[in-house]
Amino acid sequence: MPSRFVPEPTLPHGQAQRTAVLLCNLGTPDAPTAPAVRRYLAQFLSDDRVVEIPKLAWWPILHGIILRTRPAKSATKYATVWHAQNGSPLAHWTTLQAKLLRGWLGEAGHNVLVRPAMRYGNPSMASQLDALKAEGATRILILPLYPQYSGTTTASVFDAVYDWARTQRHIPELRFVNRYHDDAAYIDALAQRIEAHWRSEGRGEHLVMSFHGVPERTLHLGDPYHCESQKTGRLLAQRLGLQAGQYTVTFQSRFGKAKWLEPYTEPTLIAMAQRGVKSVDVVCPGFTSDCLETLEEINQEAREAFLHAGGQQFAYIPCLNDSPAWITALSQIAQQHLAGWPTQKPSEQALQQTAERAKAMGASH
Ligand SMILES: C=CC1=C(C)c2cc3[nH]c(cc4nc(cc5[nH]c(cc1n2)c(C)c5CCC(=O)O)C(CCC(=O)O)=C4C)c(C)c3C=C
Ligand SMILES: [Fe+2]
Ligand SMILES: [Fe+2]
Repeated sequence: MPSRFVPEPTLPHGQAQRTAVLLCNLGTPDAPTAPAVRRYLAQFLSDDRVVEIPKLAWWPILHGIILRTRPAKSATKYATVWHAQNGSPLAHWTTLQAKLLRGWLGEAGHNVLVRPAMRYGNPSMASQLDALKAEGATRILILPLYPQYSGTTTASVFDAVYDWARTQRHIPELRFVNRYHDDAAYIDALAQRIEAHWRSEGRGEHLVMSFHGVPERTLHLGDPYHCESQKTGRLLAQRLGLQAGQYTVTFQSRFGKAKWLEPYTEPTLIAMAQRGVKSVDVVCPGFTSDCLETLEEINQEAREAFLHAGGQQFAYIPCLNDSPAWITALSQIAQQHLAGWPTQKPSEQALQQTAERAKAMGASH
């Protein structure tokens, strides 16, 4: 039986150490077309972290119904948010965040490798871990772009890292960031985004903080996502000086027939309009990048629903994206978790010595 381990280059003792950060996000289709969305959804919805239904029951539904009907409908929605040059907003922002993070960490005196990776679709987690290793990374920090921990997202990113590690003979040292839902710099970056919007566009009567939903069952099974989302909401409200009646935490993007976390975003907005609330500001603090779920579901569908129910002004506040306060927060979070790891690029001399030792030892040592 062939070994499951990939062949390793022969590394000399005393190899120069290199530290890296892998910035991980959910992923997105390669194109806003039905076949591309189908490939993406097939991978996403086959993950048993995401859909916790026994395979025997789920497979016929996924392959017989969902993957036949949903790709075309979703592709039409993706087309409305796809950018002519930048493509998928989620991919664009994630790539830019990785680039900026490397620069910010450099400013703070840390010369580390930073790469973006997608849990589903491209660039895949495995391909980016391979690339980091090829660049000489011996220590890798896994930093998901999910502030709130959920088994459906954060844990699934970690699964992909473990799966990759199982194929490696020589595993780099690994560290994982589970959460930063209550990190002061993250909360501050959100608050600055909202305050900037209030300064330039004025302020609505009510602030709706919409988080991605998960099945309610996961809360009862111990998933901390609900509590962490509530805490983010409370800290953000405190930081903005809002009282209880001035904001609402809601959950969006329900999928399937089961009960998901409540209150649901769109019905809440409709009820507000029907109660006579004329203007709302909506922000999505759990999404660090704008994507289909914020640009289409919130800024198009939820807007339409609120205005149709009698609301007069719907303001969507963009996600953190490339805002300087957010990249600062990300860089601080990374630095806290990099503590104790060398973050200097090895000197030319060390790299040369490594190369010379490798040559002298050949493949025999
Ligand atoms: C099927 C169950 C789903 C769970 C559980 C779930 C959790 C979850 N998702 C995000 C973040 C994002 N989800 C996005 C899209 C998306 N999500 C689901 C389903 C579940 N998500 C589907 C089927 C889709 C695809 C879109 C569609 O066909 O309607 C996205 C956007 C991706 C993009 O390309 O823009 C994000 C981001 C979180 C944070 C989360 C749990 C906490
Ligand atoms: Fe989702
Ligand atoms: Fe809770």
